Amino acid sequence: MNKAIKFGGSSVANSEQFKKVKQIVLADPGRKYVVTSACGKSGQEDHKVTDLLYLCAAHINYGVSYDSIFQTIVDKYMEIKQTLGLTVDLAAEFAKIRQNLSRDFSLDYLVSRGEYLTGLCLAEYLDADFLDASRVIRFHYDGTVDLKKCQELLKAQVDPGRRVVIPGFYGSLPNGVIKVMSRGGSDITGSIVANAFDVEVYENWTDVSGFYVADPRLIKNPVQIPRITYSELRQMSYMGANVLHDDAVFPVRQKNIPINVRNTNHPQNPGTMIMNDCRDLDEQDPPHVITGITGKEDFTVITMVKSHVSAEAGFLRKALAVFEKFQISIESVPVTVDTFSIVVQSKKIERYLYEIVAELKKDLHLDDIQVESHLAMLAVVGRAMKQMPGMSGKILSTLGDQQINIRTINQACDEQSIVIGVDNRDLVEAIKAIYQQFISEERVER
Ligand SMILES: Nc1ncnc2c1ncn2[C@@H]1O[C@H](COP(=O)(O)OP(=O)(O)O)[C@@H](O)[C@H]1O
Ligand SMILES: N[C@@H](CC(=O)OP(=O)(O)O)C(=O)O
Repeated sequence: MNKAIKFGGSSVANSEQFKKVKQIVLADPGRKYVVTSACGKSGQEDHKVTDLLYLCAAHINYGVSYDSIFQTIVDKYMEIKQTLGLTVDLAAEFAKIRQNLSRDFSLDYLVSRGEYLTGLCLAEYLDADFLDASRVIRFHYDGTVDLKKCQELLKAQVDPGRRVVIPGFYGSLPNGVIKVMSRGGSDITGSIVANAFDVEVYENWTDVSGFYVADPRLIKNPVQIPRITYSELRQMSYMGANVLHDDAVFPVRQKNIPINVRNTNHPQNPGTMIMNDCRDLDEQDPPHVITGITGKEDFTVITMVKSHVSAEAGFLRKALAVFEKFQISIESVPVTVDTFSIVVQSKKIERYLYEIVAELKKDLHLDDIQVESHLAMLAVVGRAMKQMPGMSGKILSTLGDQQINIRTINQACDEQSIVIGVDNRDLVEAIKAIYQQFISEERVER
């Protein structure tokens, strides 16, 4: 059975990583549809090619020379070409990029070149066909993926008898203009390719052995999660577990294709399986009550105070209309009898905050309005939590024991996640406290 297989930037950071990729790909003839990110960081001091390309763009915009940054990128690819003995004409490719930039500068074109160049090198190294993503990954003009068109183009342009390498992260608009996805978007490209070819599994290779209960940069040697549902994954990725882009779920979910997150540096580790329904496997091997603990900083809460607000029909609609007018999406809406809060990402609201507060005051005849910034949202996710009465109480008292002030609480009716607002400065301590209480101690007891 065939597989779609995506390598993240960490997996193609240099020639040594390319060698590991080749071993992985050749170990299984089913690994036919290969998607690659741009070269990532080789070490702490190194930089991702995509970051360097964005930096070049900033220099161009300010009219400052970008030569030295561009040269760093050239050197990275030349190291790969020379060490692996490739013949791809990179000098010509770099000359073309420079020429295009001098004629008509397009940010999306420039930052997509990392994936394009990595794809060219990897295709030659794997003796595979190279298929430029601009020919097969199609967006609507509103920026959303045109999945039907991608299926059609991919099926028409991939030779079924050959292995193919497709660069991730970018595609094109109907008029052919290159467009990139949001950061981390190669995961979405891999998922689109998996969907188009109805593969058995979508393997996503990175530098960790799957999803861990918490970010390994915060918790030393966190427990690895053997399996997780699509919906848990969405919540964890959206709330900061950036192993996989949160939108990568949709194309594979449509065809019920599992995602297997694997470690390029430890290919023998089975990684994490992400699937629609884990119930059968959970019966044989019950999961931890908590699947994952994650969090994101920099939210703003706007709290509107008005007596009997919860009894006033239409209040919510009027408040939300103000946010809609400014095109601000909302994260959550905690309500009490006399207050009503709206949580949004600070970066989305900062430009319009004063206008929004003024309009809310005017339209809703409030008793008071309070704005709190610098809030972090901590998400505790777990499909097994609903079988555990009192979980939210235990989580809150764990935070209380650590003197962590709780600013908002939100629990969806499916009881799969509890989202708690804390001060930005308390986020890491909060994650550590919950991990210690529910994972480290549970592990000792098991
Ligand atoms: N819960 C988590 N489990 C595993 N990794 C996590 C988690 N939260 C954050 N990460 C981070 O995600 C990183 C992998 O994603 P990313 O840097 O995008 O890799 P790639 O370049 O391979 O696409 C890991 O190195 C890790 O630091
Ligand atoms: N290179 C792009 C797209 C991507 O998906 O990268 P990675 O797989 O390394 O997260 C970025 O840095 O955003």
